[in-house]
Amino acid sequence: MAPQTKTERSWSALTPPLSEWILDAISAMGFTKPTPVQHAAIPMFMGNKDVVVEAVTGSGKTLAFMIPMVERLLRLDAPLKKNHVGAIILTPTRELATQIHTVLLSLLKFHAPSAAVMKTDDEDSDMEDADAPPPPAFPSGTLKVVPQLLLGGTVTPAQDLSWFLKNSPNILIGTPGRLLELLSSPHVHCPQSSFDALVMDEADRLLDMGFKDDLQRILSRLPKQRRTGLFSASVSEAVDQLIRVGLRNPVRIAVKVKSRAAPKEGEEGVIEDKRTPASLQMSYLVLPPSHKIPAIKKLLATLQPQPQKVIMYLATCYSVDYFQHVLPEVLKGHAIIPLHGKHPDKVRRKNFAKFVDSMAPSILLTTDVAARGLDIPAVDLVLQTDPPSDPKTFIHRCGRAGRAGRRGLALTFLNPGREEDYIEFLRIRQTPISPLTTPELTITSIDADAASKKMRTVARSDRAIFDKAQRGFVSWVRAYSKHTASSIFRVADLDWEDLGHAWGLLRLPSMPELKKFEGDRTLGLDFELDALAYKDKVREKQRLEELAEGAKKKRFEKRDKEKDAWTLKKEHRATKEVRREKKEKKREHERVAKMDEEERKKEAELQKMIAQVRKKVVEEEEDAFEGFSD
Ligand SMILES: Nc1ncnc2c1ncn2[C@@H]1O[C@H](COP(=O)(O)OP(=O)(O)OP(=O)(O)O)[C@@H](O)[C@H]1O
Repeated sequence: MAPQTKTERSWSALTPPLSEWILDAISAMGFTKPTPVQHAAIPMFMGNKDVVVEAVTGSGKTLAFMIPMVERLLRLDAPLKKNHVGAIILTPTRELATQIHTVLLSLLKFHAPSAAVMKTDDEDSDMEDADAPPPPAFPSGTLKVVPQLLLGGTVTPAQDLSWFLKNSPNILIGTPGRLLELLSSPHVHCPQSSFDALVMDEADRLLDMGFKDDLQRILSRLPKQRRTGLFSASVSEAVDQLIRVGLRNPVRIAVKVKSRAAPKEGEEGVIEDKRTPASLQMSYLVLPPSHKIPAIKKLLATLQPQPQKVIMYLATCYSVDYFQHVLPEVLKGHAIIPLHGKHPDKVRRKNFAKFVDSMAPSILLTTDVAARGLDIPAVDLVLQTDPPSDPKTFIHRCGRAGRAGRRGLALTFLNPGREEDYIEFLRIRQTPISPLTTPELTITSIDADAASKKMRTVARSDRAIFDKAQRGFVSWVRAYSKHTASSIFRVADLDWEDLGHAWGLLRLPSMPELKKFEGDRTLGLDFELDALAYKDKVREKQRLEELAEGAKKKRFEKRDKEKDAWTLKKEHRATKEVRREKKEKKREHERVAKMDEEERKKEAELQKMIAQVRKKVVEEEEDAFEGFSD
């Protein structure tokens, strides 16, 4: 596509022209002109084109697919048949699906027939509005858009189906698992005559292995002749996978940012493509692990204006579970709000809403579950204590700040040494980051010790936090070992003792990765683990019982061991005795046998002698007889 200049962009100049009510809606939202991605993608997706759209985070991709989808459904000759679906929007997370659903509802408020359906649905679920005037009636056959949000964890699949059958929605928005459940019902129809478009938001994430099976099953339930739109800030990473989604000759739309690279000495900086928004400052700090949290503390205190909404990314859910307890001690002044994928759905929704609605300075302490798509305009700072395992995620994490032209800072921490190669690694991926120079942060070992001490004090106050620290640390090491850029992030290079201090650990956990570690596992602390109690009384009682039980068991084991030794000795003696007896018996037997032999010989000799004597006597007798007969 020919590059467009800013002055050429206007909503009314888009072709085909947008409906009046859409123009009213976007004007009411305060969007005076389309963003470059909207300008390029809306006409294409309104036509019969499949599109693959890559544009930086916060550049307005949601409306770029939503406006064409809605426009097309409202331009049909007649409404879809009951229980027929016209369009599907797939997203990788519940939060993102919810956000897209909210954007769609706010758009549809301007479309009277669709708004009337939404109103009726509201009244069904909230009887307090019984006095409100009834929504205007529209003649049957009026085209309208009825969306349904499908998320795991909120309502049951049966409830989803029941809502579907009652309201016959024509746009479904959801995460793959729950969407598949609904599509698997024989009552839900997506025939070629009805189904128009599939949009995959954060498409490269949806094409990851984790979603592969569900995605394949969803696609098998959709007609092959359809329009498909893939949207993401990093969709080009998944280009090899596009064939799997059955795109037909897609139009590729890439909206990049031109920026002047940092000039080398004596040179003028060259203009280069960037995959991150111009309004987002992408910076890094190289610090040893134990200096990172003190640096965050100083940064939050020094940055002007003070950051109000901060997102801090950690590698694992268990790390969040731990740091949510210790960070409030160190980063006073900001409320810490945890959010991760292992939270029950209720907690996940409550905490997310708490962060979005918070009027006080707050930090969303989270994992990559909140890396993509979330549009919280007030986020002005993103912190990454470590880069993400998957480099694709890097720009998405950073892109939670500096959205839609607002200023934002994304700061990434790197360990000294090999991790510094990550800077060049990112530059090659058109994601340049530069050292943070303002504000200038000087961190000393005194700051690091103070932070460790504060975290340890919290861990010493409750054994549950000690447990979380150990589990969190182990999970972090596992995540570190799984970095895609494995030549940069090597477990073998980690400074274990410094990491122990950085985490405020009371000791280094036993783990295979530490097998060859010859340093100080106690981290120089005088700490008696058995004396560390749970704050929770029931749990502590149980622990003490188990401890006593354990001691008893140990005693028994010792006694059994001693007993065993004695029994063994006895058995040994008995065996010896048996053997000795056997030997004696054998000897006796041989002796008797020998005796018998001698007896037999003697007997035989005797018999022989008797026979000889007898013969002699007979001979003598004969002689006598002869003499007598004469
Ligand atoms: N034409 C416009 N003019 C000004 N702001 C707009 C316009 N279109 C959308 N926005 C706003 O820009 C912000 C970012 O939009 P959106 O969430 O769609 O970005 P995105 O490109 O999908 O980002 P990500 O890649 O992070 O998902 C939103 O707050 C939205 O209201």
